[in-house]
Amino acid sequence: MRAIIIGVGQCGTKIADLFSLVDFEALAINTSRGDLEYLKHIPSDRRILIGESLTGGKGVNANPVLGREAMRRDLPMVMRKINSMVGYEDVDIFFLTFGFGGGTGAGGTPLLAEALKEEYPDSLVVAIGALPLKEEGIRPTINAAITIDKLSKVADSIIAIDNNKLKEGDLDISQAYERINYTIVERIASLLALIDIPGEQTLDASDLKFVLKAFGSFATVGYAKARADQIKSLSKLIVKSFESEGLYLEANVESALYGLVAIHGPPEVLKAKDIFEALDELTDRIKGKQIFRGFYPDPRTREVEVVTLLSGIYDSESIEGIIRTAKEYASSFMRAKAEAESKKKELLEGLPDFDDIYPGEVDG
Ligand SMILES: Nc1nc2c(ncn2[C@@H]2O[C@H](COP(=O)(O)OP(=O)(O)OP(=O)(O)O)[C@@H](O)[C@H]2O)c(=O)[nH]1
Repeated sequence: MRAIIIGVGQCGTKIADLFSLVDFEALAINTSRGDLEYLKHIPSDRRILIGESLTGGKGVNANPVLGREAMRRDLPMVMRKINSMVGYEDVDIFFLTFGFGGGTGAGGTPLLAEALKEEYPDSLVVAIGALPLKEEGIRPTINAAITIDKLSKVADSIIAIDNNKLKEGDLDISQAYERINYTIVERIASLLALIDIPGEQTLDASDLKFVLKAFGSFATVGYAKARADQIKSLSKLIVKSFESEGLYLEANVESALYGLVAIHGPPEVLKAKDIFEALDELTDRIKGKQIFRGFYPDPRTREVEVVTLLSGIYDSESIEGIIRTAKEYASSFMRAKAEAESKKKELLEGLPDFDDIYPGEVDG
């Protein structure tokens, strides 16, 4: 199983940097030179500054039109770098990480996704994006809504992480982001680590690709972990991984088409009866009824870890809230703009030109 992580913009490159820390192949793309320099783990030859002729390396200040133009101008350079990373070995999935609410990630990611689909038709392109906090105001919400629309037409799945669900009471915003980023990487990395490795019932790259090839709909990754000696019911732990506190998106699990569940833990705890009970419950609950599963008994561990991937989701309160707000705002903004234009016209109509008031002041 080969995955390449490509971070776009500040949020995206910070997440890609953490993937690099845990040994994934990662690339960072940004319009801000400073933000690229700030990364710790991605080697410098895998950091690409785009749109320098447009912004002078200073970022695009949450303007996705500039973010898109920066990516458009430097797409040939970006694709050359990706080609050199890919080499002769196939890539199963390109994961694109970014923040939905900014300018570079929101504007540039859909263009990059399109270029990757064209160049690597057998690889999946999966977007992993952070949804803006409600407090951030209207611009990030609009950026997110439009980017969701664009990506839904080109990506295979969109794993949306709702920042609102992950804010922890007394953390400041940068600590909260750090925690969110860490959690995203922990979940995806745990899932990918269990693909193609030996186990009781294993998951391979084609299972994961099947689940994620879901016509640009939404996917979410649930997770639950506990010390083996503290588990009273394994099936409850499994179910918890796909309940609302286990998922990072306000989503209706029932609307999912596919599911994938990977369970890793000491052999004496992974009892078939408990596992099948939980998987039956999940199969009953999701619309598509297709669940892939992998069990990985491991005598070296004292912890049980469950990662759940649900895909083909269309019913999500987090996403609907963003789309609804963006649409309401767009229509009230268009109305206000038309009103301002007509008021301006009405106000200024009938004014003479200078020559009407000061005739003959300038000779012939
Ligand atoms: N989860 C998470 N979200 C983040 C992080 N940093 C920013 N965000 C969110 O992402 C959005 C901003 O995206 P950024 O990545 O900062 O912006 P950008 O794509 O670099 O674009 P510009 O800054 O406009 O050039 C906001 O909605 C933030 O809430 C982060 O480290 N983690």
